[in-house]
Amino acid sequence: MFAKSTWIKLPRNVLVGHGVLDDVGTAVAELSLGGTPLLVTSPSPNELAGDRLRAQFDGAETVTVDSASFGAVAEIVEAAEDAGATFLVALGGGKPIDLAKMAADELGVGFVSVPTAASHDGIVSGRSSIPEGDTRHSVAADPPLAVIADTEIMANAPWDLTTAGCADIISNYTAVKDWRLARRLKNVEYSEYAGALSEMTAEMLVDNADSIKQGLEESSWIVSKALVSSGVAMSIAGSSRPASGAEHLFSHQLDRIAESPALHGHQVGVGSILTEFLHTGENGQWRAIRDALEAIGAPTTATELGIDDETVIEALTTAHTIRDRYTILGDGVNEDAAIEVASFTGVI
Ligand SMILES: NC(=O)C1=CN([C@@H]2O[C@H](COP(=O)(O)OP(=O)(O)OC[C@H]3O[C@@H](n4cnc5c(N)ncnc54)[C@H](OP(=O)(O)O)[C@@H]3O)[C@@H](O)[C@H]2O)C=CC1
Ligand SMILES: O=C(CO)COP(=O)(O)O
Ligand SMILES: [Zn+2]
Repeated sequence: MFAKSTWIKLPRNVLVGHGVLDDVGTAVAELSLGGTPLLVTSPSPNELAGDRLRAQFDGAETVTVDSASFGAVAEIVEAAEDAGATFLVALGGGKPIDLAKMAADELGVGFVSVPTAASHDGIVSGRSSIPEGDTRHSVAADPPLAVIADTEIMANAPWDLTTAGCADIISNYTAVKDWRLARRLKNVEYSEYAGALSEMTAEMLVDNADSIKQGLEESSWIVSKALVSSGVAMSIAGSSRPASGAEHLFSHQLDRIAESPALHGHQVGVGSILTEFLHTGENGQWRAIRDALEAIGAPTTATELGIDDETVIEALTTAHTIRDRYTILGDGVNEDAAIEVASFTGVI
């Protein structure tokens, strides 16, 4: 008997465009959530756009978070309970969005994502990533009920955040390769649809690389659409597999061991150069990945990440240990092999 079933949770309203920050109230009213939200933001986004958001939600209270931690999640949960909030609206980069996502999950209420930076696909996904001590918890939560991405605001965010978002999308190429490998070797469940959507998203971004330029609002439009599409691929898969493979393990490990980690997207981009080399060898596609990253101005070397060579090698040789996710790293890359791949690709 065929007894397979699947449950795909997706955002219901997605608005991307110039000035759509002023449409958050309308988009939320359309969801018939009722009651008043708690607004969750961080200092710069609050300064930039907090008042415009508050003007659309009479009587809504605001929590401003400084850093991502489980303590901050608890603070949001408490504030929402005290205020009797019926849903959360997160305004900002990945930090307030992830915290609100996790708090909404704990409260059993919905949340709305209003990203002010196109820094990674967590701004639209159903995954939350919270650092704790020297480790990082990547947990499943519901995706946002709505995503309202104002390209005017995003275009004025620090440019590095946009190139990081692009690199996070480019890394989908190697993530899907790892997923297929895990299907072949470990019989991991694989979705053709999610894999194809994830690859197509990366393809479209690379094809539009010429239009991704600082000061060009169209860049935020292209990147936001790609981030939404990548988030949808993860929702279809019911896991982050379509957008997170060995290059993400490498980045998560850098977050743990580097003195001063770089942006998530920048680290996974460099990780993708390395893991593409591991997948397809010296004449494989790693140059295409590197060139795509270079074209949008994302880092392609350890120096550009601001991380020393030894730390890159340590991250590459230990990344396989941090999560039960089979990838091209297998049971570990030894130090000589890691130095070879990182040197050949010019990462170190
Ligand atoms: N769920 C997932 O799949 C993933 C989640 N993450 C999580 O996301 C976070 C990192 O995301 P990121 O977006 O870089 O983090 P932040 O939200 O910290 O944003 C990065 C910086 O940009 C500032 N900022 C945001 N928007 C604007 C703007 N429009 N103009 C000026 N400054 C702005 C922030 O200000 P301020 O300092 O005032 O906040 C912050 O200093 C981490 O907490 C990480 O754990 C990372 C990857 C994947
Ligand atoms: O960053 C992500 C996808 O781009 C999420 O991946 P993780 O599940 O590895 O946190
Ligand atoms: Zn990512």
